[in-house]
Amino acid sequence: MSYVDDVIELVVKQNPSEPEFHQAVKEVLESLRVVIEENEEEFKKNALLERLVNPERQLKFRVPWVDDNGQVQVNTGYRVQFNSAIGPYKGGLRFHPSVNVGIIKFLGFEQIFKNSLTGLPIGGGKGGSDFDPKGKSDREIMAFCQSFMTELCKYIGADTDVPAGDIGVGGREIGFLYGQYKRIKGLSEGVLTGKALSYGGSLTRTEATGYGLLYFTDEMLKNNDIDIKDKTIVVSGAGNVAIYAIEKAQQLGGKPVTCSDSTGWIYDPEGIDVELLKEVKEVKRARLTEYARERPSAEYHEGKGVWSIKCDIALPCATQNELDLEDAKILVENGVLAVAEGANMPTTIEATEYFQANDVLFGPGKASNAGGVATSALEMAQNSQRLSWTFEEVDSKLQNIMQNIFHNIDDAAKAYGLDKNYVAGANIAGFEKVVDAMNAQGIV
Ligand SMILES: NC(=O)C1=CN([C@@H]2O[C@H](COP(=O)(O)OP(=O)(O)OC[C@H]3O[C@@H](n4cnc5c(N)ncnc54)[C@H](OP(=O)(O)O)[C@@H]3O)[C@@H](O)[C@H]2O)C=CC1
Ligand SMILES: O=C(O)CCC(=O)C(=O)O
Repeated sequence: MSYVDDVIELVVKQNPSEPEFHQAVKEVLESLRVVIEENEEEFKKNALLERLVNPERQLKFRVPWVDDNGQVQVNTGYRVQFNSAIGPYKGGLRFHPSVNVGIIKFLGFEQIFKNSLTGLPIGGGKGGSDFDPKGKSDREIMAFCQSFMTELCKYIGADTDVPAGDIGVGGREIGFLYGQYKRIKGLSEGVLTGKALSYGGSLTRTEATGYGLLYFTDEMLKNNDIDIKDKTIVVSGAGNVAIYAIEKAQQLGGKPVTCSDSTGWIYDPEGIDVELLKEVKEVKRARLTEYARERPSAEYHEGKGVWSIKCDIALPCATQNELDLEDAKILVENGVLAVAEGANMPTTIEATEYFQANDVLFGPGKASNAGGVATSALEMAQNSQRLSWTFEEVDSKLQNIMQNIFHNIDDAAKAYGLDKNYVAGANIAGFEKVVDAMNAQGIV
């Protein structure tokens, strides 16, 4: 067996019952074979891969809080500080009932390479809790966030670990978390990103992941002689990433016609009304049935189904493994030209391979959704300088970063004779910088 196979086997053995973590490691290491095999003995001697797949630190803690009926509730909190070779751990917090240590580890592992691809000095980490913010009052959300931060604040800081939002964690939650950090530590520092503008947030951070996804997609399409204008776009999700992906897609002349949430999905052949979607999801925190009630052209369907709509471009922006082989077959049959991931690992390995085998351009999340964390790093830079840059300044840096990411991964793929394999390109380009930093810092 090769070194790569040995390490994949080790990860499965040492991390039982963590299928998403196994999947993320397998996807990365499989495409690194070409790099590892060039210098296998050296990598092996330094146990480089064993160090890469083992988090530097993994925290698990109790989060007790009191609900509106006076009942004490207990959730579990996590922070996985995966790799700090390039800079302070950086990555979001996810609050969702499905959260467990394997999910946080897969997200933290992906984050290492994504953050490396941004070209900015940020290491990889991720955290969260099995707490479900849905249906909770603002007071309950605050009580949970304060308890979560009371423990987490011991392990984070502007130069050590800088969390941000992810599923279930938006501006409201970041505000409560930041307030509690400041209260305990007495520090007004850039310890979290995704803050509101009134206390150190960055313009464009709200839009960054969705806008960045479209800047990347547009660059990938242009480099393959495809114009995004008038293309039909199918989007899943109806949260932060999906909303701003839809908005930027429209600004670039594309036509997004779907969105989805955890109970159903919308097909709106006239094109999604993004202002209405913001009102329903960001302001009212309501279901998509509310969108359909207000919009005569929209159809609402229960369950899952956006991938059945004929389209040119597909943008999965909800959650992991939401696009499987069956979905990929339907998309290919319907003539899809490109898929770019807004979510983290939304496409299964089998579906990704099917797209690639059928010449569908495929932008992997660690490259295509890196705009969010890149803009978080820009927020950190502004916090350190005690400055606020304009929307145009941040947006133009974001656009540059996303275009550079596309060209770097394209070049990395070509260097190994894997032209247009952007999955391999992203893993290789992300890995090379991390390895360089790890080697320079000795055996740590
Ligand atoms: N926010 C960011 O900056 C970044 C986010 N990402 C990734 O993008 C994805 C979306 O995150 P974000 O938009 O921030 O999160 P949000 O919480 O804002 O939105 C998530 C959306 O996906 C839906 N969803 C969540 N879980 C499921 C599920 N199990 N089945 C079906 N639908 C589901 C939600 O439905 P409902 O409304 O019913 O809850 C919601 O519409 C995640 O994979 C995240 O890791 C990646 C890079 C950066
Ligand atoms: O902005 C950040 O630090 C978090 C972004 C994130 O969680 C992600 O890229 O998946």
